[in-house]
Amino acid sequence: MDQTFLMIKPDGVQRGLVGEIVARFEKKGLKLVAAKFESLPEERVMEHYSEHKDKPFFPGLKSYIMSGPCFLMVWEGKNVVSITRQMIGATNPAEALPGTIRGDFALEIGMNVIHGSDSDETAKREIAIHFKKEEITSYERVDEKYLYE
Ligand SMILES: Nc1ncnc2c1ncn2[C@@H]1O[C@@H]2COP(=O)(O)O[C@H]2[C@H]1O
Repeated sequence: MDQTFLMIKPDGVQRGLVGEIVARFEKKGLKLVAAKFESLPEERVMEHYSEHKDKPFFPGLKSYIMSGPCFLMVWEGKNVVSITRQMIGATNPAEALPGTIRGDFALEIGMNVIHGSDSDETAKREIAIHFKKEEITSYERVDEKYLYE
């Protein structure tokens, strides 16, 4: 089954949004298969955001991500990457539609509450950066027979 990496950033944690955000994905029918609450070490932030390391906003992004604990998750479900990206909304909250997480809970690009992998390939890479294989569970949700045809 498809998997993705989602991370509630320090602003989402500090603003008490973890439960609300997790509830949205759970109610959609997606399955939480790993989760941990963690202050990210610098080397992991560098690895995760390596494609942005030369961008002008990188120093600000790095200090924001390291400013407090994050809530890291692996979610599973059919088409989970595209579904969660739609539910999260545009990277810039000013462009995110109402009903999306960033559209409902954020104002500025530098404080956009949550990260979600943008492709299956990125998801595999990001899951491997943040989780050991044994931290990811495998189980059936009882409602799966009413979620999948
Ligand atoms: N122009 C920008 N200014 C500040 N932060 C940015 C900018 N563009 C992207 N980002 C941040 O870089 C992150 C890269 O992926 P995320 O989905 O985690 O969310 C993005 C934003 O938090």
